[in-house]
Amino acid sequence: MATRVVQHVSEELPSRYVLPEQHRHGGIPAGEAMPEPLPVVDIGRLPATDEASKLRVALESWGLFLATNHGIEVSLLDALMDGAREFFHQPLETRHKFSNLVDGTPRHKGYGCLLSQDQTIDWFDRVHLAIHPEDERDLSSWPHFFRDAMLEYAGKSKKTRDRVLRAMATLLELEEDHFVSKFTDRAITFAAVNYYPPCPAPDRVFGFRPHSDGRLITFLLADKDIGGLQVRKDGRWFNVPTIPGSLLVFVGDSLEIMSNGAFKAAVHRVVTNPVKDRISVAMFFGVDGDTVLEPAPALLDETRPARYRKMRTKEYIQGILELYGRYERMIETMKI
Ligand SMILES: O=C(O)CCC(=O)C(=O)O
Ligand SMILES: [Fe+2]
Repeated sequence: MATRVVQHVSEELPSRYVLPEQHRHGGIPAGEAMPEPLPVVDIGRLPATDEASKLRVALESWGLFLATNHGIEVSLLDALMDGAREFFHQPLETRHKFSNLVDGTPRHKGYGCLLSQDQTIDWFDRVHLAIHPEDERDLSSWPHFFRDAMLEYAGKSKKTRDRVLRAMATLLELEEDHFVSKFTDRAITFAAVNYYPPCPAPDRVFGFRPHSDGRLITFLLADKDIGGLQVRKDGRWFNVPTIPGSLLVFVGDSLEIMSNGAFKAAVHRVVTNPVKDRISVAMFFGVDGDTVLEPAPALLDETRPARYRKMRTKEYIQGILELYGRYERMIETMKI
């Protein structure tokens, strides 16, 4: 296990990145244009009914929407992306000062990858940061290139998260605070700053292999200059658009389970390109590791049985990490 060196552009593709045949994307990484526009939700207008109905469509179909008027200044989002880019453009020696390796063993926090040497790895680098609980934050180890912007963004994005989750609970006719009340002082939020260097063979690697995020919801700030993010629907891959200054909001597995399948976790992937690097910043909002993931009891009765079994969050997340290396999804093992 090691932190990767990603400057391979003019080199032969290292074998660690080459996908086994059965996992390749058919040699055509280009996705299709969406058959209908991705829903754009004006967060400031929630819970107005017409805005909430756009949200419902998004959650039931794509598991994904674009959030505008989210209350976070665009200048802050730009500063975060600029700082992230600056970090990844540093020489390897500088980046390694923030490595996730401690005495050769990778931790869940820092710069590097999480898969072991014997697994194929995806064509991206990331810095993983614990945002919450606060006593796990370890600010001194965050790259200073984006530390202040990330901290400010983490604080402001919580308000947006709560607004969105209240509207989601209302759509399910649950108590407005049903989801928000699960964010205890031990709830887990991670951020990932992702970097995809240009790749010499985009048809033989994934930037990020197909997956759904494990926690409740993810906010993603995607590079406004370069695409590559795709979402799956009915077995087809569609290119995800961006709107400068907006956030992409993904339903994660935990929310799919808690909503008893009413909301669908978005299966997504990133494909690379040979010309330009790409940056994204993801914020994963989850519950405490000891919280049991299960469909909200108020959603169940004789005619609406539970469609997922129960599991503690920490075991669920561990399961995701194990299956990820085999290109499988943990949520499939939860379905009844
Ligand atoms: O880079 C992207 O657009 C997506 C990243 C992603 O899916 C993740 O960090 O979970
Ligand atoms: Fe993701």
